[in-house]
Amino acid sequence: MQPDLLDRAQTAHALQQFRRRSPLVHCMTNDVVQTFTANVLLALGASPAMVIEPEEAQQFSAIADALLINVGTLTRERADAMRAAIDSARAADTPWTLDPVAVGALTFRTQFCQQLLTLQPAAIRGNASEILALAGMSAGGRGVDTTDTASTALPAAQTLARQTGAIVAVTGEVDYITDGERTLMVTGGDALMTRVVGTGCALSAVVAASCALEGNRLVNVATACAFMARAGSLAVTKSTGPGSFVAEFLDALYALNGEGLQ
Ligand SMILES: Nc1ncnc2c1ncn2[C@@H]1O[C@H](COP(=O)(O)OP(=O)(O)O)[C@@H](O)[C@H]1O
Ligand SMILES: Cc1ncsc1CCOP(=O)(O)O
Ligand SMILES: [Mg+2]
Repeated sequence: MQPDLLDRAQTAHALQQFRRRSPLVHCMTNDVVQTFTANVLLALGASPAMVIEPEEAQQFSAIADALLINVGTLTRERADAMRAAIDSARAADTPWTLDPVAVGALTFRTQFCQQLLTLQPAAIRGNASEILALAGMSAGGRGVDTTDTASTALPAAQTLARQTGAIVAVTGEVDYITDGERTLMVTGGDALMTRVVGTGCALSAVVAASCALEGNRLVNVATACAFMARAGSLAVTKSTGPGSFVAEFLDALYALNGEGLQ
């Protein structure tokens, strides 16, 4: 079935809700993208907090509105803290989101993410190679980068969504967001987004935040993708390379209105 585009009224409503609700997002993410992730959430009006000590992580995930688990720089100790945070989030009915960074070639993180799939993630967001690998359909990409296109990974995303009950977002030149039955498509963004570290990881944090909103989760996750794509499209027209892109991108997120969020 052909993917649908997002409805303009729904995305405008989700943006409004995002700012009004200002989700408190517990980010357990990698060492590379901490500040960028926090800045992206803040620019959109959400409230990030990076809590990683095992005991505190367990405590905080029950207080936060949403939890992000990103395995980009996973260690054994972090894996234990992440499991504790997920258990506590689930007990508190807090939605949690998985970013399976570089899953496939690396055994420890691949096994860890496979185990997490049984713990009812609300959403999973990855690039094409990560989603293919997580679904057991390929051996992963090139480190943290994809070697596949998002459209190639769409069947894997749909299978994963049906198996886990999560909304799965597979991103790239076009983003596809699926619950296994219905699929939404988000266009826009720019290839320059792959020349700046952390756009995918930060998007996963925004996806996590969107899971705390009321309404249809498939639409809310797709709207999160649309925020990033739209800001990317706007920022690239004002920037001359990766450095100025980052500043323009944060400004564009901050100034987003309902326009162009498809
Ligand atoms: N070629 C591209 N054209 C437009 N947008 C892109 C392109 N590649 C990635 N993006 C955007 O960059 C963001 C990060 O996605 P992606 O690169 O797939 O994740 P990751 O950084 O985890 O590999 C998403 O908003 C996605 O839509
Ligand atoms: C470079 C790198 N290495 C481990 S995690 C990470 C960041 C990946 O960020 P993104 O998935 O958003 O490109
Ligand atoms: Mg990534």
